[in-house]
Amino acid sequence: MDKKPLIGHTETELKAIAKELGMPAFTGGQIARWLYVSHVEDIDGMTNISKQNRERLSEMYCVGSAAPVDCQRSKDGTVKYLFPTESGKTVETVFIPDGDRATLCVSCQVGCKMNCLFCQTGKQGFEGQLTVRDILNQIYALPERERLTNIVFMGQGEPMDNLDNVLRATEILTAPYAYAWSPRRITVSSVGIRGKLKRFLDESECHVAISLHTPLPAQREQLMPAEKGMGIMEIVTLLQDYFPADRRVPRGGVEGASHQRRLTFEYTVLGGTNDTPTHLKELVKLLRPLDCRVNLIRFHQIPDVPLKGAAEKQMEHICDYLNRNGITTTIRASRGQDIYAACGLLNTKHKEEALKASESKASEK
Ligand SMILES: C[S@@+](CC[C@H](N)C(=O)[O-])C[C@H]1O[C@@H](n2cnc3c(N)ncnc32)[C@H](O)[C@@H]1O
Ligand code: SF4
Repeated sequence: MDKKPLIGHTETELKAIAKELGMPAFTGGQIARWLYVSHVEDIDGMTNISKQNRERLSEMYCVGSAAPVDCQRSKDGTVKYLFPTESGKTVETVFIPDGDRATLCVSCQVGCKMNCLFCQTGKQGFEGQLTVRDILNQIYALPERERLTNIVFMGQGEPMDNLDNVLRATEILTAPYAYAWSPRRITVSSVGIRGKLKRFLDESECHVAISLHTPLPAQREQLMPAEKGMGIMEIVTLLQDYFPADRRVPRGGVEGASHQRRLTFEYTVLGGTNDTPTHLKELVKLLRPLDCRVNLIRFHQIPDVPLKGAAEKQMEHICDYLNRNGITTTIRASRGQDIYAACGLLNTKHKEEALKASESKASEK
C-alpha cells in the first residue's frame, strides 16, 4: 500500500490522525508545525515526537513533498516549474520575483474543462483535479519558498471547478498554526461558475479576479464557453453585493490604504477583437456599479489560434480611457516571455518530449 501524504491536512485532521494511531491529540498540532512552519522532508525530522510515534506514523504516512521535475529560467528572473501530482501527472507553477515582492502563480487542476479559445491549458482538456497536497506542494517544495510575498491562483485550471480543495489549501495558507498568511496576499482568479463563485465569496477572504476579456455576452460566449453557464451580467449582479461602487476610496484618498478585499477584472487584449471603441464604452458601463479595477494582460500567442495581441500604444490607450472614465486600470507587466510563461506551454512541451521518447523506445524494440 502506498503511504498517504500528510501535507494537505488541516491541524484538526492531523489531530484526528494522531488519535487514531493511539497518540495524544497535541501530537497532531506538533505535526502541523513540522509541516507548515518547518517544512520537514521526512517524518524522522519531527524530532520532538517520540521515536516510537514517528515510526508508527511512518507505517501509514509520509510527508508527501515532491521536488519539481523540470524548470525553465527566464533572463528576467521568472522561473517556471513543473511539479508532479499525486496522480502521476504534472502541473506548472511560475515564480515571479519583482523587487521586494515575489509572486507565485499556482495551478489547481491538471488541464481545464473550460476550453477558453485563447488558453493553452484549455486546449489540453481536463485531466484531473489537484488534491490539497498537490496545491500546497507547489509552495512546500518551491526552492524560493521563503521569498514569497503573494500567491495567485492563475496557473492551470479553474479554481471554482475544484473549490473544496482550493478553499482547504487557502485555509492552511492563512491558518495561524500553519503559514499564517493574510488572505490579502492571495488572489483567486475565475471565469465565474454559478453557485461556486458565490460560495467562494462567502467562505473566503482572499482577493478575487474575474476573467472578463469582453463586455459583450455573445462574444464572451465565443471566447469563453463558461459564459453559457454563468453569464457576465449575472456575475456582475452577484459581485455588486460584495463590491458595490460606493465602497470605493474617494478621489484623493489613499488607494490601497484600506485593507479591504479587492476585486480585479482581467482583460487579455486581443487586437481587433476586444479593443474597439464599442468594447471600451461597454466596459465602462458594465463595471461602473462595482468597486473594482481592471488589469490589462498582453496576449501570449499560442499555436493554431487565430487571435493576436495589441500594440503597446493601443494597450496604453485602453488603460488611459478606462482610468479617465473612473475605472482604475493597470497594464500587467509581461514576465518570462523568453520561457513562454503563459500557462500550459511547459506542460505541453514536457508531454511532447515524453511521447517522443516513448515512440523512439518503441521503435528501438
Ligand atoms: C490561466 S487562467 C487560470 C485561472 C482561471 N481559470 C481563469 O481563467 O481566470 C489565468 C489568466 O490567464 C489568462 N490567459 C490564459 N491564456 C492566456 C494567453 N494565451 N495570453 C494571455 N492571458 C491568458 C486567462 O484569461 C486568465 O485571466
Ligand atoms: S483561461 Fe482559465 S478557465 Fe479558461 S481554459 Fe484557461 S485555465 Fe481554464
